Amino acid sequence: MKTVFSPLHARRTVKTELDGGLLIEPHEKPSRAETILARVRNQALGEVLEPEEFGLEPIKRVHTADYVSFLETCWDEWVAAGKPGEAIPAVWAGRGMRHRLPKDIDGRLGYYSFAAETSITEGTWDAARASANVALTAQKLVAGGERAVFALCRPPGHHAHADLFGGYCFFNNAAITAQAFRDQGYQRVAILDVDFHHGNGTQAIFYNRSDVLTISLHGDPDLVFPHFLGFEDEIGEGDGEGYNLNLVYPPNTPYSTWSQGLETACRQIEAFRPTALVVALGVDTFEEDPISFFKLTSGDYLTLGKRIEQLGLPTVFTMEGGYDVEAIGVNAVNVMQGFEGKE
Ligand SMILES: NCCCNCCCCCS
Ligand SMILES: [Mg+2]
Ligand SMILES: [Zn+2]
Repeated sequence: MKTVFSPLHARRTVKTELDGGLLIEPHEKPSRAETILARVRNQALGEVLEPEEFGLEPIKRVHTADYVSFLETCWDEWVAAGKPGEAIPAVWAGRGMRHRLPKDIDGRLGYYSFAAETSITEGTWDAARASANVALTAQKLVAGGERAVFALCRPPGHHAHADLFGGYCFFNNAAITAQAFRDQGYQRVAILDVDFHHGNGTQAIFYNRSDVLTISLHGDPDLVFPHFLGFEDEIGEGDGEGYNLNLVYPPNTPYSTWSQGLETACRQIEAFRPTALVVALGVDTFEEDPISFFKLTSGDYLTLGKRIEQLGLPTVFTMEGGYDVEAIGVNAVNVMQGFEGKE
């Protein structure tokens, strides 16, 4: 299987993540992508390609123009405002307040985000753009005939809404990939989000549409991020009613339970008769993940990959979460090797 990777991911090297009242070393760190790449090479998974440049148009098929412009300029605005640290949102429109765009950079950061753990610094823009190009290059290869391609994206994307960043995500790589398939005439596209966390951005982007089926298995939002979306009663609305599926699980869920949800998801995908599949691949479902609470083992990712292959669809995997850096390479590449038949 081919892998697409950009060294530009390393332009996103922030020093802070607001967590537990402290500014900690971010969980979403450069070594995540480097560890996965090393495993790809160690396992001779296949050719590793750098991305092509697709520009802003395919990104703007999913994200609003004003949000894209904000991401491009927000670091400069922050520096111009004389701020001493990294750009961190700290104020949002609470209940009864107005969702209007202020002029001040603190207000703009809050308007375009939904969470405070995702710091922005110089280079974040370049890394996010490269990550979208990685996904779009994988999509082009699959549209060109590859059965499946691994888009080794960093930063991740599944928490990003059309005009919101958060959860370490800026551009929704999986959504951008699905929209690219649609724009190239693929009638129906399914997105399967197996990351531990709800793919809130992906759900929101396609919530009113019946041409893209969005499914996510994840930890109970009553207990974990993103807290305010991802419940099982969210089934889509308007034309999209019935085209969103959330499967929610409690702490300590093992693969034997989680995989029952995977079967439900696969049945719905088969019923939808998609012509392409995007898998938002987070491996923070791993038993040792520092910020999650499922109990999947490394071997389970081989089984997961095999099950996904049985759907028989042209497939793009977009790398999402996974924060046990020691294990992330084995776990992510196990999915690809399982897809290719390794037991
Ligand atoms: N105490 C950890 C809080 C983490 N909040 C953001 C999680 C984003 C996961 C992206 S896959
Ligand atoms: Mg998920
Ligand atoms: Zn996650």
